[in-house]
Amino acid sequence: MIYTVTLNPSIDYVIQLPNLNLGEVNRLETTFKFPGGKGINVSRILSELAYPNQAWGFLGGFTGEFVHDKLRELHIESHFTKIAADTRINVKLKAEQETELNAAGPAIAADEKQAFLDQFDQLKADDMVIFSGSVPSSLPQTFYFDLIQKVKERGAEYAVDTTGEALKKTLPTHPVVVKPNNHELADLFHVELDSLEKIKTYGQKLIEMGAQHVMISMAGDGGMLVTPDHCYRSAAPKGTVQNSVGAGDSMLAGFAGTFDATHDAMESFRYGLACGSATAFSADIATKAKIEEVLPQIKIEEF
Ligand SMILES: Nc1ncnc2c1ncn2[C@@H]1O[C@H](COP(=O)(O)OP(=O)(O)OP(=O)(O)O)[C@@H](O)[C@H]1O
Ligand SMILES: O=P(O)(O)OC[C@@]1(O)O[C@H](CO)[C@@H](O)[C@@H]1O
Repeated sequence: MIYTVTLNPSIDYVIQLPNLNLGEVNRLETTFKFPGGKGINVSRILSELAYPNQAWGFLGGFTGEFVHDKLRELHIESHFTKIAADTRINVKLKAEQETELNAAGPAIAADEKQAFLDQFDQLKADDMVIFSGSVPSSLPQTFYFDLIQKVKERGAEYAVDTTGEALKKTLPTHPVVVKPNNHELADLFHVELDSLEKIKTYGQKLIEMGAQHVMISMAGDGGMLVTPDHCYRSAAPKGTVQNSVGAGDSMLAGFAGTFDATHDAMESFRYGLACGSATAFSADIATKAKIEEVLPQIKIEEF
């Protein structure tokens, strides 16, 4: 079984308007509300691809109810720890440019945190846990590290999609895959990554620091997979981009689901790329049909 962990889920409130006029009343043409948070997006793709999975994390208040109900409508199995505070609302503004306003997240009480930690005792050695997204500000930023110790005690595998120091701290624990985007990779080392060669070099540094696979997403420029022995590279397929929110989560889901089933890194990368682009070419998270449409266009080469 694959478990996705979203410590900080959200309602993604998507606003579309041709131009944003700051300091004025802007009338909105189109709005959408989606259940959001990186692990939840991963679960949505895993479910599309029929990989058994369960979504974990914290949900609370009227916003938490919304996310819970939407996941039920989407037939996504979930077991969230109920909290007293409201789950956050993240605003995704699509005007001349895409702007994201992500809230810090609700307060998590000590007993809520403990109830969540206790859930990890049920993990088995053949499980995989996918940790994705930010840590709510009321929890220690080392929280993923604490959770990883619990996963390791149970002998299960895990993937990590987070940034900065939280990501660095998890590397020596040997996550099966980490998925920074090229900007996050550059920020991690305080460098500018203006060539594929440099991206490969810094991907290899994450391998040296302990990751088993490093999948670097590069939006419209495709992606790269670095392993201890290989580096694979693919350009992105062409298509009409509708939405880049969740493309990275979709990519991680495609990789992790396939890897859990096959342990074939290159095939997992192929599915990851297809899922990422399929979401970029959809208004919401991609459907199985869209992923299958994109898959034949993915061309991977050794780099
Ligand atoms: N404009 C695009 N055209 C084609 N493919 C895309 C496009 N944007 C994203 N993708 C695919 O999806 C993958 C993940 O996208 P991206 O690099 O934007 O992830 P991210 O920064 O983690 O995004 P997010 O945090 O919004 O999920 C890319 O590596 C690429 O394969
Ligand atoms: O604030 P975080 O946890 O880093 O990211 C949260 C988020 O931006 O990530 C998803 C897209 O990847 C959205 O559904 C959600 O709003």
